[in-house]
Amino acid sequence: MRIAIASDHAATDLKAELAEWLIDEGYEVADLGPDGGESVDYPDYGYKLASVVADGTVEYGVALCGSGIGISISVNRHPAVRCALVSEPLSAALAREHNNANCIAMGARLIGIKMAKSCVATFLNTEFADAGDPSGRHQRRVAKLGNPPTSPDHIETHQ
Ligand SMILES: O=C(CO)[C@H](O)[C@H](O)[C@H](O)COP(=O)(O)O
Repeated sequence: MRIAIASDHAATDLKAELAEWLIDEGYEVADLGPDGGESVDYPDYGYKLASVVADGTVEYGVALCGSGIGISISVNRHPAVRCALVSEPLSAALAREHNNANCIAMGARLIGIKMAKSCVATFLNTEFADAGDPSGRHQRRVAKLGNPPTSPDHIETHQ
């Protein structure tokens, strides 16, 4: 499975550790940078990551910055990418099960390598729950994420 990983300057060490670990785990990893420790802007790397997830070059993306907030916001600007900012494994699992997230974001200044690995491993090993969901509710909601309404008054209810 192909994974892309990107960060800003605040998360280059975590990025390097996660990339090395993912390769050891058998994944094909594209490290989109940055390589050095100079200050960069998270949207540049977030947009780069979103584009390779959206065009299918990789199956999943890992996005890192100091808090995970800035890069997750930028990745989520792409309508085909669903990036979940997480700090523990249950959220990582739910991001796949309910949201079919194709990108995970974490904050290098907030969590350590052990927790980051646990979140990524859980994320990569959890399936979207659509097949086991006869109501189709998860698929319906995920489809709406890629197709925002033109009117904010469009509200549906379901039994
Ligand atoms: O987006 C963020 C905050 O919401 C990230 O934590 C960034 O990595 C952070 O803003 C970078 O801050 P710095 O002072 O430029 O290192």
